[in-house]
Amino acid sequence: MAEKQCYMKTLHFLSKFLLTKTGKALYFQRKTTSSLQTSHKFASLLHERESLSDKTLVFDVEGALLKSSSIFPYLMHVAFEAGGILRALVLLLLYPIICMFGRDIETTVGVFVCFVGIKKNNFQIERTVLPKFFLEDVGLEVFDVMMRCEKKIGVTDMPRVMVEGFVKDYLGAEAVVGRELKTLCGYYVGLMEAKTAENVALNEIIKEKKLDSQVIGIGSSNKQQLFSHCKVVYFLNEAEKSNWQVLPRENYPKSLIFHDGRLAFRPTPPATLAMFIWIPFGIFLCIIRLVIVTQLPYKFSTPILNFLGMRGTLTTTNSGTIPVNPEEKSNGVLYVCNHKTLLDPVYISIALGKPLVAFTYSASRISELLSPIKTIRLTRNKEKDAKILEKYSKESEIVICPEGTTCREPYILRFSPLFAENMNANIVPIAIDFQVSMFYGTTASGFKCLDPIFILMNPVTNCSIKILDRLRKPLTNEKSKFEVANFVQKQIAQSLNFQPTYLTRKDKYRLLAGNEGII
Ligand SMILES: O=P(O)(O)OC[C@H](O)CO
Repeated sequence: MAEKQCYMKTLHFLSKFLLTKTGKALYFQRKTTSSLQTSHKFASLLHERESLSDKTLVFDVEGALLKSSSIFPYLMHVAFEAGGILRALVLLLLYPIICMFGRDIETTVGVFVCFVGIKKNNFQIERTVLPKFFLEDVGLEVFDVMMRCEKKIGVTDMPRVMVEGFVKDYLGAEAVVGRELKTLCGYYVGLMEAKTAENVALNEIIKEKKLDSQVIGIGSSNKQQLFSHCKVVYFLNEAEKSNWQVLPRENYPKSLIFHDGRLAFRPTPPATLAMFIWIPFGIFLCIIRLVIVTQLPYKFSTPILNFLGMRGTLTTTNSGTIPVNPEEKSNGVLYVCNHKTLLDPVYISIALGKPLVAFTYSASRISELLSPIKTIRLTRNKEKDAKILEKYSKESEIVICPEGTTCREPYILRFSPLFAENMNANIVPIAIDFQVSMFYGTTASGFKCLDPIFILMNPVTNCSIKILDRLRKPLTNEKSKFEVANFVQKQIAQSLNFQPTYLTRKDKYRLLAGNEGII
């Protein structure tokens, strides 16, 4: 026993010596309050084939899981999306000053600026905006190790509410330990509970879930106190993380289909500064583009818009798509496309070089007003909509987006079979993809009237249109309208390499806005 104590003392002395001399906490053994804990380099875990399937992993979210340890981009999303543009500007201006005082002050002041005065019940962006940006920053190497463990608990310097949605929903973790935010009358006051509360919370989770026998940790050395329950801790540093690969989309444990928010880029400090510098030019460009698209004939507007950054490509299939003989033409032409932004019908109209009539479900009055082509509102009442469609299909060529809502990611929502009601019509599927460079021009929970403005404020947009083969008449005659709808959805998905889904507008709005999407 005495021998063991002497050994432990020597070990403790040696560990302190190594820590002081090298400034590194990577290769030492230290005594914790309860047991011996061994510490290793994370790299050693990559080559170890030991089974982790019975282990509980405590992982440091920004210190280990994410490639970048900077929490600024996530704070900026909160400031911009939940607080507005002025709050985002305040955060950006304060950032260089608060950074000089170290990580604790950066977090405390940053969190205060982002959260003060935000209504607790309205705070949804941890589910609707942040998961996309967290996922795009996950390191593949640490993710693979994480997935080998049975249970996972995330620890973070950020407020728990910012990280919980991502870590629990997308990574399947049991819990997240982070700073709690104080509230008053249902509003965040911008202050966080003391850091010691995190350790207590972690203790409770481990006890409650009876995880204490096989706990290992992965993290950075600045969260050592949170790893005191771990038998083994694997430490890593920024240099190691910078060499990691980013988790590819196909490895996401849960598909990222829907997300909301206006910022389409990772708002690092330089990127956010660039955005604020761009905004006045963006507003000017938006007005110019709007005037051009609404006032000039397509043959003049198309090259000018292209020059002004609104780029587009058009592909048509070889066999020809558009009905040519008068008898076919009299049955009407329905262009059926997937939905990326509210500009889809406009782009299709420009690509085909003729004015189409666009059927819309929920475009705002402003969007309708600014539209260079005629728009007709659908009512979401099957009988009424079928009549409207029949009436207009006799008079003009129509473009319709049967998803009824936009989807930003490479997925296609279920197609409403409304367009297939009129089996005589000539149905031409169109596959469309649209990339923005700075702002998303769609929203589920924000102001829809700003959609056209945000799209047109982008420095560059890219639209690719593929006109696919017109549906053969026997096909539309033999199949039910549901089968035709599914067939067209799959055909479009295939040509874009997107994934068709059975998800609907309701699913999207329930997730992103907490309503059924009836607006
Ligand atoms: O993405 P949403 O739900 O705003 O739909 C916009 C469309 O233009 C509706 O037709």
